[in-house]
Amino acid sequence: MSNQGYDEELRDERAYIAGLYARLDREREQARARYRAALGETGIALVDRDADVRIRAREATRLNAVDNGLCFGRLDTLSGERGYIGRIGLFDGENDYEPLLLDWRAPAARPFYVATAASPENMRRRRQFHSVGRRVTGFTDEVFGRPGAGERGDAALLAAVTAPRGEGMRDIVATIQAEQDEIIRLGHAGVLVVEGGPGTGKTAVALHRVAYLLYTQRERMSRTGVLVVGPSPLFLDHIGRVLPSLGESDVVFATTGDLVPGLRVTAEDAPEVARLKGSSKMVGVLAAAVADRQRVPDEPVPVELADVTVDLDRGVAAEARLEARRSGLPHNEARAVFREHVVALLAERAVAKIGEGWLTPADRGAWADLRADVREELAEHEQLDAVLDGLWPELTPETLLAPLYMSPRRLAAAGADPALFRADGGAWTVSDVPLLDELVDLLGRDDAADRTAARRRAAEAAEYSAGVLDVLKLDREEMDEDVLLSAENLLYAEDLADRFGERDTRDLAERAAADRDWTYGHVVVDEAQELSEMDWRVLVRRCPSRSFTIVGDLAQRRSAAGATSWAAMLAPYAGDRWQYRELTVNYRTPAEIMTVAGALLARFAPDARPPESVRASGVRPWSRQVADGELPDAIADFTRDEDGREGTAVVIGPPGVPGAVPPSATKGLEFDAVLVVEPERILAEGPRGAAELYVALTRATQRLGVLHREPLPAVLSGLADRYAVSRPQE
Ligand SMILES: Nc1ncnc2c1ncn2[C@@H]1O[C@H](COP(=O)(O)OP(=O)(O)OP(=O)(O)O)[C@@H](O)[C@H]1O
Repeated sequence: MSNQGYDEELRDERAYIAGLYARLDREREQARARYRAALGETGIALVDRDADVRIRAREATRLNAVDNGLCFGRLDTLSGERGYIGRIGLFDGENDYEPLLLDWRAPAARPFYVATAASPENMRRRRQFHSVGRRVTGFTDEVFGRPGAGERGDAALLAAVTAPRGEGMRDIVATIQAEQDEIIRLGHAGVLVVEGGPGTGKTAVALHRVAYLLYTQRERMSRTGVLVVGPSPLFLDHIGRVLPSLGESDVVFATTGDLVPGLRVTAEDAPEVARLKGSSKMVGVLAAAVADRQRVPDEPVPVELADVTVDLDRGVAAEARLEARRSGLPHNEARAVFREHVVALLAERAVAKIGEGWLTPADRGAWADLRADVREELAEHEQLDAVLDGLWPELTPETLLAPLYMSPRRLAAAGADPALFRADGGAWTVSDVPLLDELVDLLGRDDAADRTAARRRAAEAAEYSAGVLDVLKLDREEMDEDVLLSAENLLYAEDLADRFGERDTRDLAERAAADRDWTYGHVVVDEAQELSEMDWRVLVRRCPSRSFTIVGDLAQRRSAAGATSWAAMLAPYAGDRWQYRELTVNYRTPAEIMTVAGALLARFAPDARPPESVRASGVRPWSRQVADGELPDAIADFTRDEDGREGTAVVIGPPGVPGAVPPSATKGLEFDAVLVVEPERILAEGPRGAAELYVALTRATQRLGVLHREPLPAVLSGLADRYAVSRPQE
């Protein structure tokens, strides 16, 4: 295309895309009007109006989130038709069937991602727009079937992967690659495992798959929602903004530690303890620990009735316990069976004693009356109640697990490893969460749990009401003063709290996150290699339909309780009915850095293949040896250097290094510049030290430096000496 031809086309494209923005603005205006109307609505139940307000607010947010690069591509078919591809679909106002812009998830948009010279899918040309905000700055074309064409014209991809990273992850809708697109749109409804080395876009692909499922299965997903599980709050924050920008909000983000609502994790387990707690052997331990709380008395306990005293002895308790266990009910529900049998057995003893001497077997009616009287007396017997509470106590997961940890005797009785002992039973760790969740099912409901739930609901109701008022305040600038006033008058907090009890109008994500018994339509598990057998049991309970997208990399595993094989981890739930896909191209780490990380990988995981970097940066990663006292200054040098550059930076090091975060805290994250401090100590820290160092080295999108005090570990010999290379990008 000549320059002049290009300029003309660019003008035309700008005009078309300006038309799209005009259409978007009209839709926004309409959405805002609907929102205002919903706020001011009268004559319908307030509760319906709340729901309406929420839907309208969401609609407005969705339209706001697509402003940057609304339209990023164009596809021309062989027969000359054009389709513009964008973050959402837009239709001609007059004619609803005439798409002005195709949603990237629509089937018709698929060739945009997968057409290649070898398989052009009836396409003649793919055009990619480059834009800054609303301004189209240029475009690149690939024309299929032309000699010499063939590779994807990946100017857009290279620009995207080279750009400095800002806060949080961005969507990749404009540059999804064919191997990624295949996974995003995969029709498989069951368990899908996506494995790939660092930076291969596993997280990006999983999130785009969620957006795709929400688009194609809107009805089902908007009833059930999607759960996204990630390794840390920092990570969830990093990825949290990707989905809204894709236009979705029926999604709950959680770490495995968040999966029991209301529980706070305050402590950390040693790796060995985490391994023990993560093993599915704990299911047996917990069942035994519950059984251990179902006791028989050591000595007979006398139970005084009005006319006679009977003994609750081992025999009575053991028989009642057997019956209660045989009922197959969870502990708290089986308690009623236990009680019933104790009462029946004691009543027989009492009746026999009382009737002895003056009633004969023929006095049937008198026996029956006596039995009824005694049973009634036993049923309301406070002393018996107290004894039964001791023998078969009502338990919550917390009141079972905390005393178990604190008692070597109880641990031994449950067949648990003595290493599980801890002095503060209630100092919960993330590895306790799946155990507590398991116990909810083993123990069943009890009054105390119901009371706690009621209290929680009341607290949530108040919080929810306050939240609605906050939303109103936030939107103040956008609202007419009179509308705002009437809305505030109508939506005062107590009123909202009252109505909350009648009908729940919270967002799906809010309701789901607060409800331990919620079942999701789909679950995404990121960094899935870290999850233990016990964690998987929780997740399967949350998604009985077993619709999972699982992404991870066994080589990056840190947790001693994590997966060493997907097949072994998934066998109990999916047998061999799960699909596996691999991603092989690294979009994050430049080739120079990946070479160094790859050498390390070859040492600790010789069977794993390092991903291939999509680009080289021309900057060699460096190392520098520092004397003991020099470390803080050397770190400060790096930070100062990076402060002057665009993008993000991090210092990663073992505990105790000032200003450094441990490798585990950077899981799944990325930074433009990474300084790894004392790799020799990271390597030496535990059996997974090499995997931790591998994670640390592969966080960089542009620059990597390493500071060491001991001699540089041989496996990092690919690094250039800091002073032998020019300072990066100088
Ligand atoms: N098709 C693409 N176009 C543009 N950028 C991409 C593409 N695929 C991935 N990326 C970018 O590559 C980086 C790495 O992606 P992501 O974090 O999803 O990788 P990952 O496989 O989850 O990595 P890790 O295993 O290290 O956590 C991100 O910045 C992501 O936006």
